[in-house]
Order: sequence, then C-alpha cells, then structure tokens
Amino acid sequence: MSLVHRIQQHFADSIATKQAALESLTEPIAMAIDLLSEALANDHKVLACGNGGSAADAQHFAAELVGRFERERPELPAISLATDTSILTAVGNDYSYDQIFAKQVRALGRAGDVLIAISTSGNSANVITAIEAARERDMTVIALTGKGGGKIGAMLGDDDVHLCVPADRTARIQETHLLVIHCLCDGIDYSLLGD
Ligand SMILES: O=C(CO)[C@@H](O)[C@H](O)[C@H](O)[C@H](O)COP(=O)(O)O
Ligand SMILES: [Zn+2]
Repeated sequence: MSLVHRIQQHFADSIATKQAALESLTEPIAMAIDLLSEALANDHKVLACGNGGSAADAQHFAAELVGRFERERPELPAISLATDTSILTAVGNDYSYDQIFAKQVRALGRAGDVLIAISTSGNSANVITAIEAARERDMTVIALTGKGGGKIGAMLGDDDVHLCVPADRTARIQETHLLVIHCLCDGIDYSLLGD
C-alpha cells in the first residue's frame, strides 16, 4: 500500500467508525449528558481516568469542564486522575499500578460524583479497580470503551452508562472517544445554559 493510500485509508476508516458510532451511541451519549448535568447541577464532581491516549482524554475532558468548551460558563468541578505524577509514582511504587486510580477515587470520590472510566480494550486493571472503588463510594460510572467493552462492559450496573465504540482498532476507538467527549461537553453546556 502506498503512503498516500495508507493516509486515505486512515481517514476512510475513521469516518466509517464515527458513522457506525453515530448509529449506536447517540442515545447512550444523551443519557450520559443527563447524568453528568444532573450531578454537576447538584454540586457533585467528575473524576476521569485512563491509560496512555485515554489518560490524555481524561485530562482533556477535565480541562474543558474546569476551563471551558465553546461557551463561557461557570467553572465545573472535574479532576483527571491521570495527571499528578507524585500520586501516580508513589501509589504505583508503594502499592501497585492497579491501584493508581482506585486510591484517588477512594480519596476524592463522594456519593453522587461521576467517574469517567476510559479504556479502549475495556480490560485495563487499574480502570477496573477504579470502577470498583467508585461503587464503594456510591458514584455512578460512565465508561468509554471499544472492542466489545471487555471486562468493564460486563461489570457495569443498570445506573451506569456504557459508551462502547463499535470498533476493534485502538486508534479508531480513541478518535471516536474524543468526539464523544466533545459531545458530552457541548451537551452539558446545553443542559445547564440552554441553546
Ligand atoms: O494511544 C495509544 C495507542 O494509540 C496507547 O498509548 C494506549 O492508550 C495504551 O497502550 C493504553 O495502555 C491502552 O489501554 P486501554 O485503552 O486498553 O485501557
Ligand atoms: Zn493513540
């Protein structure tokens, strides 16, 4: 395959994945927006976690809630659990990498808060333990996954929301997760501020 063809194939695959996600994820994204807007309107906060590209997504989402998305509005409480290198290295070193998010959830999470759990495979152990910790704290979970949802998809409860991108390739799932995150930001602003 030529370089030009490879580039064109990436664009075509990304468009096809987003088209498929448009069909399957519109309704669950709207449910996630309702859940987040309700929590934020009632003074609860959002915690977000994930590894690698998903760590960047968690940070990106928190930045758009604390700062802004496209419109001016009051600051919204959101914390990325993937960004404090002292906590990540201390907990990873003294306990295990599986605990890096869970211990922060237990430290910061309160009943009514929302955990955004991002994993393209749905199988990252530290995201799974973060969801278990969120349960202990009576938080609800919005999981962004792919590849069928993996173990995370299987462990979610009726009050949680599963946003599973219908794709198997990590890059395509990540690209769609970012689109989903921007839909969440826009939907929260719409719910809190109107049109
Ligand atoms: O961005 C990429 C690959 O595109 C990688 O950094 C990727 O995020 C890492 O391999 C993660 O550890 C994958 O974890 P997960 O999405 O399966 O939970
Ligand atoms: Zn990537």
